[in-house]
Amino acid sequence: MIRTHALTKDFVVSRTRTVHAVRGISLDVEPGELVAVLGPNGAGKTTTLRMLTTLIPPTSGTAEVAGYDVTTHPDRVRAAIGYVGQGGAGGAAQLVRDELTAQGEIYGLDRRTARARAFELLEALDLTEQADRKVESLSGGQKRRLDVAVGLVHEPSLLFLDEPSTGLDPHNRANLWEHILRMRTAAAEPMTIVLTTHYLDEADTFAERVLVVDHGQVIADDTADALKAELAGDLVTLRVAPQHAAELAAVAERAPGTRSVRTTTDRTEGTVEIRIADGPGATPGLLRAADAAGLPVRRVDVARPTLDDVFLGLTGRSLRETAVADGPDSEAGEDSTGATTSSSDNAGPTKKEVLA
Ligand SMILES: Nc1ncnc2c1ncn2[C@@H]1O[C@H](COP(=O)(O)OP(=O)(O)OP(=O)(O)O)[C@@H](O)[C@H]1O
Repeated sequence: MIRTHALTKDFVVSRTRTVHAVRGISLDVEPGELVAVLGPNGAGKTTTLRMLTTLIPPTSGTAEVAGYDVTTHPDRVRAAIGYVGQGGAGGAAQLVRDELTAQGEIYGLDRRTARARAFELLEALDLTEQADRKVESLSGGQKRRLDVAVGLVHEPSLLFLDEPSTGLDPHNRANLWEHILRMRTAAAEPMTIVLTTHYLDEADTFAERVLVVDHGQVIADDTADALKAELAGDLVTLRVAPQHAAELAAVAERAPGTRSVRTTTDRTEGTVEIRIADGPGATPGLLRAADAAGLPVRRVDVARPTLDDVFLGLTGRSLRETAVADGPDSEAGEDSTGATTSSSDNAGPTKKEVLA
């Protein structure tokens, strides 16, 4: 469904500065897969999606989407895909049903078919009651569901969602996901979905495959469970008296399966954090070893890893803390502005771009 080879995007920001937003991504996505692209701000997620959806041309490399090359057959690609960008649908003063019908017509449906499809989607996405309201009057969650409806109006076999649930509260996020998953399986052939997200739990729960992107490159690609097992390991935290922490850390270093040990101490307590392959299985052995060394453990916690631990294991940075300041490399050093640029294709993605 998607095949890229060494896909690259450089933005020439000024005579002396080039932002290397995407640095040679090669990947294959099979039909029916649900893939989450995860990474810090500025990692190159949106730029990758914009190349795959034909909004911007690659600097080099190739990308085939739904069987067509994005550079030589952009129209064919556009007809086959749906794209829900970060900006959301336009037409704020339009009625919801008119907006959706118009989008269907833009995709070549005749008016009657477009209207029927619009009502079908409004029903499926729980927006029938809002059909006669103006788009601008919708709540955040309703607006985002309308965005998804717009992306699905021409029954694409491949849907791109750029941060679909950013800004929604947990209830609306769950609700949006319920709808997305229902729409996915309701299609004749299971829809392929590629989404970017900042929500680690969302990628963990819903995606069948997680691509971790950093500095314009894919640094990990597997199921969330496999990534966590291979790259993070469980976290066993042992608390002891402060004077015992260093010795306990040395004991933990020698335990079978230990990947790393971190120690912190304050006046009252020492904390030894042990990354280990099988936390629940390894804990009794750790406690026995501590006891044999005369180091009484006050408290034990065992935590399963998160995708943030995976990112931490891969990069030494936490995804939660890696903010805009950690932009991509550019020839003149770090650049995180992106917004003010002399590049010719610097406009943000909008629904209209896709449909034009
Ligand atoms: N048109 C542009 N001109 C110059 N730089 C750009 C342009 N578009 C994106 N960039 C830069 O390319 C890098 C990758 O941006 P991109 O939007 O792809 O990241 P992202 O992973 O989607 O980030 P976020 O999670 O914040 O949306 C960023 O440093 C951004 O500033």
